[in-house]
Amino acid sequence: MAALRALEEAAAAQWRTAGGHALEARLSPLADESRASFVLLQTAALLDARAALAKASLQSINSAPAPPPPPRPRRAPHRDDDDESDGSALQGALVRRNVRRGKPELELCAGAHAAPDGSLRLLLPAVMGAEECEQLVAGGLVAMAGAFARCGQTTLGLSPALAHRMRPAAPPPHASPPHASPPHASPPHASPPHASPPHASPPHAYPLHASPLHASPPHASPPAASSPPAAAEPTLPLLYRTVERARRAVAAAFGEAAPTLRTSDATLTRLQPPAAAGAAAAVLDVGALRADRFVYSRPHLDQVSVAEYEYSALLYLVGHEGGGERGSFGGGRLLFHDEDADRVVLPRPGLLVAFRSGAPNLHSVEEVTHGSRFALTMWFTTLPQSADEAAAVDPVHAAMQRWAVEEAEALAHGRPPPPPPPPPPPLGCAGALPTREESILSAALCSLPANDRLCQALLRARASGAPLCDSLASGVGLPVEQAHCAPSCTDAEVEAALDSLRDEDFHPLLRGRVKTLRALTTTLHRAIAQRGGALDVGNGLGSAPVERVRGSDCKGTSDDFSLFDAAPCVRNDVDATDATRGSREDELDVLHKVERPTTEDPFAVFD
Ligand SMILES: O=C(O)CCC(=O)C(=O)O
Ligand SMILES: [Fe+2]
Repeated sequence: MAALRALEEAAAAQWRTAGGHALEARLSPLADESRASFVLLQTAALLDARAALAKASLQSINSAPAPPPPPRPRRAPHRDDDDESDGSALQGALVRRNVRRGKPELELCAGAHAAPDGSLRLLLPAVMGAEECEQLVAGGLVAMAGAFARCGQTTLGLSPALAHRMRPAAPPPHASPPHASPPHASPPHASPPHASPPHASPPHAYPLHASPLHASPPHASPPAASSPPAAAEPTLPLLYRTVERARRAVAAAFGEAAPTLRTSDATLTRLQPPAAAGAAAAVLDVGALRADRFVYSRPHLDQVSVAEYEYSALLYLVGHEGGGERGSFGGGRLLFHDEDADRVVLPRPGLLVAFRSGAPNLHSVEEVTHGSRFALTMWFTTLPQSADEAAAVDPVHAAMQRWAVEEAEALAHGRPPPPPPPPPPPLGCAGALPTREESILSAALCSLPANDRLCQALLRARASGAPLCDSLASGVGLPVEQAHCAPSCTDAEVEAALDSLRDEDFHPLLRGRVKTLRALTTTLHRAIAQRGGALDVGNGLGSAPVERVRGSDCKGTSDDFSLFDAAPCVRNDVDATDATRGSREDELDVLHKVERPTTEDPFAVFD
């Protein structure tokens, strides 16, 4: 199993950079679960990336010159995809008047404060307990595996697509089912009306999986059996419960009737130093790749972006380093840019900040200098939903929201709370880790705004049946084999794992991919050997070495077969029929585009 350790470590390093360090530093038991799920997903992404590279290499052997890499996208237009606010005269005037260097800074403490127009700015601590915040971070990290970032910001909208990302896979065969009645995940100090109810959750609903990468863990007892009870608490219902808790708190504080205050939008957001986004952070930063001008640190009014927003609320899940907590982040303070001073909020886990979304509250988030800042960002409105909007709400999302309201009502009236709704149907193949295509689609749906041009291009590709990986690659200006964020393992590490282990040694959910990759690699080696042989004859090089396939370093290679390019074109048709055995058809459709040989036996040419 030592050969798997390098793969595991590469993915675990991504998890740490993606924010896992905050959990590790607190020695949270959820860390193990979150890391294991993330590692499993990212290892699948690594195998997918290697397979994509092998396919590309096979294609380049079969069809002479490779297509030129897509042109880099043009610089983003002045008005960015997800930000209408630059056009606002009101916001512009406030920025000119209030955003300047050298202003005094006043730190806001917990409690009620007045905005310049007299409206409330609320800082309500301990709305969520520390363990609840940790669980949202642990689950968020898994949900963000393979999601897109934009200039250091990864945003997952509370949506069915997010629901799918919170249940990435079926549990491995050796894992124990979650406890039928999970004990409270809430800490004892959480205020009683907010405590998690002792409901029975359906087995395996929205799990974070305690899934090691390898099939037979070296330890005697399966990890799930020794996992602490908090790990069994499903994360998605907790997310909806948190939004509902915030909604009720905002309604109460601002004097709105709870039933008429509607959640307009809610997102789980991670902010990182812009430079951290990239392979190391397990994030494909489409904003950085497209040179978007939009950055999270710009001063803005929320209501300018979306007119129906009336109340903005932030619920912080990780603390600022000023709070002295381990695993905290630097920078990332919330600033209210008032005319006389900047009023500063230091995020703390469980702290709810709420304010009116309109004119007096020009605000920004400082750039995060280190670590990862996780928060729930919510906007509420009293404006009724239009009939069209109501009809378009996804039933999974609607059921979750209804359940969260019912649960809060039941707890408020001392009634037994209802169990959460069943998990949503799987996006792709039930029980499997998502394919690369599925992963791209769900990332588009939950981590990009609907008006983002990449999101629209991906949805168009899906509608027309075109490969999403091609659209993604051209959208961010990368060759297709580089448009991913799989862990960066060396060739030697991946080859060592493939060479020294049997399929059965891998986690059951990875075996199909391992088989595919082995078959592709074998086919590729044969093709290269064959091409090398032809060269020997064709160009008189005699013992010209046959270059071993470099495989992927996941950063892409210029051309694995450049050795052969100068040779007279001796065409060796290669099929990869081997590669299709034991794997899913849809993962391999690219192979069918490789020209097939005329002989019955695709490998006869090599024998
Ligand atoms: O995370 C924060 O503190 C503020 C975020 C924000 O201003 C926004 O998303 O509109
Ligand atoms: Fe904002």
